[in-house]
Amino acid sequence: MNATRSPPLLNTLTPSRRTGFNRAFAAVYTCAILALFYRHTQTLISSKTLVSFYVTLALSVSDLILAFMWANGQAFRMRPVYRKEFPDNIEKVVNTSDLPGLDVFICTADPYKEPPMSVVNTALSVMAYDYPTDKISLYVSDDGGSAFTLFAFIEAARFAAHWLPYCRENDIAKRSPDEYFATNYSRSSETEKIKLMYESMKMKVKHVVGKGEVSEEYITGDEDREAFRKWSSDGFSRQNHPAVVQVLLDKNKDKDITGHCLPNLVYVSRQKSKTSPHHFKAGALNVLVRVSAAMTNAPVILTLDCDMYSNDPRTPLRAMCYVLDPEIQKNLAYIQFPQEFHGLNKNDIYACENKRLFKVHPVGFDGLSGPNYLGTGCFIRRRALFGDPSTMISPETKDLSLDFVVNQPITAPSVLELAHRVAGCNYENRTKWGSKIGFRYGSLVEDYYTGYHMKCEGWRSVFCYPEKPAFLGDVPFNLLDVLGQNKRWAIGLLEVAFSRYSTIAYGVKAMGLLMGLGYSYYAFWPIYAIPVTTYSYLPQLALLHGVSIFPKVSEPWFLLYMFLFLGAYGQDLLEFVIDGGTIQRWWSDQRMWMMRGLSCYLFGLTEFFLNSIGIPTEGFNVTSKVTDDEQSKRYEQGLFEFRVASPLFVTLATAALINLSSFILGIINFLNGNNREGLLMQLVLTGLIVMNCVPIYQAMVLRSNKGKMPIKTSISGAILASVVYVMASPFSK
Ligand SMILES: O=c1ccn([C@@H]2O[C@H](COP(=O)(O)OP(=O)(O)O[C@H]3O[C@H](CO)[C@@H](O)[C@H](O)[C@H]3O)[C@@H](O)[C@H]2O)c(=O)[nH]1
Ligand SMILES: [Mn+2]
Repeated sequence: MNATRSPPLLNTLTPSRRTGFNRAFAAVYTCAILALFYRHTQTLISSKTLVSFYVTLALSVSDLILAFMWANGQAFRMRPVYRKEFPDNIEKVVNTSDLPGLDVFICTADPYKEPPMSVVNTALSVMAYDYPTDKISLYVSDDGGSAFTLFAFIEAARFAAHWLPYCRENDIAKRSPDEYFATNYSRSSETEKIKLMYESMKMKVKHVVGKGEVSEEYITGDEDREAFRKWSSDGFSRQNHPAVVQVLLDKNKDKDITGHCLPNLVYVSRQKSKTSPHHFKAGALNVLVRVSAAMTNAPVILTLDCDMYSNDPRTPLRAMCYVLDPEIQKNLAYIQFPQEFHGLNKNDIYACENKRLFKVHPVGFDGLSGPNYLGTGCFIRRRALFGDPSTMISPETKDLSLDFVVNQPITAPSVLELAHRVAGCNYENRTKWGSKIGFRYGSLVEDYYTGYHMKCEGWRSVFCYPEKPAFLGDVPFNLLDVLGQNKRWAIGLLEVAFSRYSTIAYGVKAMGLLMGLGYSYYAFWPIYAIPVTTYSYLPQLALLHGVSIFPKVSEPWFLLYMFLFLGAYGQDLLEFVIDGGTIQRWWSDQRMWMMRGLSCYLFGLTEFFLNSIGIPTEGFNVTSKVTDDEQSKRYEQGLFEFRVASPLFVTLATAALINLSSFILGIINFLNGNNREGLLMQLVLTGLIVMNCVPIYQAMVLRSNKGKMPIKTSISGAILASVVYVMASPFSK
């Protein structure tokens, strides 16, 4: 008998059962697309009037874009895979003391949009990981340069001495205090005590933020006083201040109340000056890469946004199931967890779950060379930040290099001196940071861009999608924030699409066809604006004038259109539901796709082109994580929030009005029996868009609460709609 013992299993990989169907369907659908273009060409050649020529041309361009995006999207369908990991087996593979060190990076950028207490909650949830405490170091990057955030963390460091042993001893599942105290926790005198402690810390922080300064009475030690003195120096502002690196917990010195060690906790606010570029989050992360190299230099880094707390204390062990797997290890750059969210309303009206982006597509990518980097919830091997798998690029100084062993305490003067130096705003001048090493500069979606470069260098990644969410994050709670966030993404993605590293040329060459297509799907995402806008105006304007632009119901081409339409939407719905989505949420998702196409993608495209001819635009606009009670109530009720007068809403109002008038007139004509067969498809399409626009009509006229659309916006929308109508007058000829 063959008696070789197989090593304990750390992870498995199973191809999805949908693969065969996906491939067959793609083949059929391709034929249908070809047939469509055959028809377009024919119509174009035989068009008798200028109007019909332009209409066909516009439809052809739109369909070409849709077909291009469809082809890109097939990359995710060719080889989806599901992984499973077995964290219980980790102990059989390594001794706990041999587990790799973990440096956790948490980014925050604005104490008003990202309240310090919620950043603290994220930090505490990670500090309490079920992972050897002496292996965890937390680095908090504060781009807001805020004394409040530092103050909150000084308090949190104290609270951690109680919270960590409490979680350990009671085996608490939710280790973010806010989340824990919001559940039905078991009440005991110990719990009440710790809750009181937590509440009093919260009050203190609230007080300080409310007062607008950290006053003397709140400062306890000389060390803290020294730190806060920096803020009172001349000209200290968010955009202009020296580097602040403050060690709040040192694992070699600080103990919790049971005498167990505490993880390192370091507050970092990099130097800022108005004259040097700071590269937003990527710049902040690179500072943390260097500061942590100087202090602990752990081989594995976890990047987290301040709005994503840990929901499962065993997450690092899961990640280690891949880090420690000799089969995968060599080319493995990172292990990405999905972005999942708490507090979504029932139907997720703003489609913030982004199911495709954060779950379905990474599963698809994983069967190729791995998911994209999603910016948060990602365990990155430090090595992957320094050149491709075979040639390591060393940083400019030896004491930041990968093999540098830090043998001094993190509070040693020389270590602190180095940490301050590498957090300086001119440190990166004439170095490879941001271009060849670290997180990459040049795109507002630094996560996408960095992951993309790693893939081009030959690294691979793994998607870890456990049943219980590993991290839970905040979503924007109002439409303007959602559209603003998507506009930032749109601009960032276009920056990649039209750079010399374009996914479609450079990417395909470096990563192979399917990976290149998958990345192109995102790089070119915002151009969905063109077909969405065309299909939301053209058929409707034609319908208003009684002009038919789609095949008649009795023509065979009608069936082709039906197949293309129902096939695409049907497959999309199927994937959404298989991943656990509801039909209502899918409906919201397609509606938001349309709304984004009509507003933020369009604006993103415009801003990007303005930008590229030298007209500056706004940069990284941090999404607000705060909401008032009234607004949350409306969100809970599933009401769209329009409230502010924004140009992003004007285009939505315009499209909504055009569709409504076209639909009403279309119905009247239909009932009168005018050209029923020829106009039916236009009528149905318009009807569907009108259904999607119901929240807009409600916000314009039916609602009385604060979330309704400002009169100014509605009127602008109406004026624009009239202009569009007049421009479409050639249809009547
Ligand atoms: O100059 C900046 C700007 C932002 N951030 C941080 O970046 C994170 C993400 O910002 P957020 O406003 O929450 O943006 P989202 O759109 O929610 O973030 C998504 O998109 C970003 C890229 O646009 C990625 O960086 C994120 O990981 C990804 O979750 C937050 O922790 C911020 O504090 C900084 O540290 N410095
Ligand atoms: Mn966020």
